[in-house]
Amino acid sequence: MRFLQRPSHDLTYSDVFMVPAHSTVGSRLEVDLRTPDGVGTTIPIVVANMTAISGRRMAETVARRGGLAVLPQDIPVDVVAEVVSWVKTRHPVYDTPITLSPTSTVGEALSLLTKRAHGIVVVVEDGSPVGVVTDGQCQGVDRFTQLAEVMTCEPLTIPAGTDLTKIFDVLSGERVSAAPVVEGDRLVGVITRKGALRSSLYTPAVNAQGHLLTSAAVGINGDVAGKAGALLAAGVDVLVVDTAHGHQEKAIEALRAVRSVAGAAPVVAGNVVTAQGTRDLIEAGADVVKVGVGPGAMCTTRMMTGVGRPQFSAVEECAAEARSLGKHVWADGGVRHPRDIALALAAGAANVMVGSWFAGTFESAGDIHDDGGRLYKESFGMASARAVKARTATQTGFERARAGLFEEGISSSRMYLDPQRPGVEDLIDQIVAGVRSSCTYAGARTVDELHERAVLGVQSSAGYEEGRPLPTSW
Ligand SMILES: NC(=O)C1=CN([C@@H]2O[C@H](COP(=O)(O)OP(=O)(O)OC[C@H]3O[C@@H](n4cnc5c(N)ncnc54)[C@H](OP(=O)(O)O)[C@@H]3O)[C@@H](O)[C@H]2O)C=CC1
Ligand SMILES: Nc1nc2c(ncn2[C@@H]2O[C@H](COP(=O)(O)O)[C@@H](O)[C@H]2O)c(=O)[nH]1
Ligand SMILES: [K+]
Repeated sequence: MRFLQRPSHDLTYSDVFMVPAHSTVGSRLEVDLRTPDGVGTTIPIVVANMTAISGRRMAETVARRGGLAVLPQDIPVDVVAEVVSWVKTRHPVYDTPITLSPTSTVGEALSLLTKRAHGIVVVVEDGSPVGVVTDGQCQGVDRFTQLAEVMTCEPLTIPAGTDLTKIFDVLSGERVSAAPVVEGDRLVGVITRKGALRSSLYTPAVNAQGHLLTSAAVGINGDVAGKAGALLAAGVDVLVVDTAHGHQEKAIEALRAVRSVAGAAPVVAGNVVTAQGTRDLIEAGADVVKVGVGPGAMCTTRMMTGVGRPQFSAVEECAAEARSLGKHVWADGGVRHPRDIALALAAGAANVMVGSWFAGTFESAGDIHDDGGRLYKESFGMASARAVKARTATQTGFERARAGLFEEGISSSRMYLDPQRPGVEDLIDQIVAGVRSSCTYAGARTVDELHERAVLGVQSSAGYEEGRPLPTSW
């Protein structure tokens, strides 16, 4: 990566732009977004370990498209173990169906339909699909109506293993957006028209056993090695040592403890924003260093403390240091547009963490709310009083209240679902399309080549503004 003219001050993603360069990459489909960090992701997207965002549905859905979700440190180990074993039994191509029985009610169907983006409830009897219910069929009837009365009986089903193009054509021909997938007459999943397209574009992130990849975070307090060992025993593939100030002795000790039990599992640790912090974490055993202090959407650290660093420059400096030591960084926080991910990769990141942007999706962990027809989910920062209260649940009331005074995050925010892109896969499609395109503009076929070839400039706020689309005339 090089600058047209290197500036003397630190930069955010919005401060920079990429210049097109001569390219021999003839198609965006020639670009391979497999990440160079060795964790096994096939697209450079990691879901941040935030309680309101990263749970089982997020983990399943994102890994199926090649990314990774990190389960938060606040989730008890036995719950993480249950989630991980569940994710590992998910199908790498077909969605997990929402199932109810013919005597279940419309009210139950409506409460479950927004848990997934594919828009159908499969009505099953003895493991076989006997009907399909959509949101439309649940409207205008009493919420206690049984599904047998509203469902489409003998629905179209797709035999498992059917060619993706054929699935797309059959669903298009029948004018349905989703259908149950069966092995014999047994339900094994759901496929949508978009799902068939996506499975031809994405490669699932899987471990050596072919199971969807999982990750979980540990904090730096308590029996860190014990917790890390329990997570590995539960099948977690990637461990993340997570704390606000990663460049402190306590975090380094915790990282050493995790490294000592991690074996071949990749260990990610952070957060830092300097070359020295990166070096110290790598020397303590990190395979990947997480970079970012203060850019997060839920984060008040910079306003509270004045501490942090504009994220583009933080990533650039830390990535250069990590790469010089044969390791990598993840850019963590502050991503609001596909361009930010492309720029983080150009700066040298091997993977990019996204939190709040994914909060407003069907798959995030929170419950859905309706604000006069606009759907939203609640999100909160992991250093907010709300999160601190949950994390310190085993302490005395006095200790918990005192810890709550040290909040550095927002306790409640509304993340609206984009009606055009309500599912996390819709956002992934947008990101991957943008990043593949960035690569061809730079003449790059891989994530590493994007970093090598990118030429960047610094823009004024007017320059940034010029790049924004105009939804109405001026
Ligand atoms: N990337 C970012 O910019 C930030 C991310 N976060 C996220 O919030 C979550 C909670 O992290 P964290 O607050 O580290 O909590 P943790 O509970 O994981 O532990 C932090 C430990 O470090 C000590 N500590 C020392 N200095 C600091 C400091 N300046 N800020 C925070 N702790 C400090 C704390 O002691 P004591 O409490 O006694 O001081 C505590 O023992 C994590 O998920 C983290 O990633 C939080 C802030 C910034
Ligand atoms: N200072 C704080 N940082 C936080 C908090 N909760 C999460 N985070 C960090 O943000 C990123 C995600 O960034 P986003 O812009 O995509 O939302 C996450 O990975 C953490 O590093 C918090 O309460 N305070
Ligand atoms: K912020």
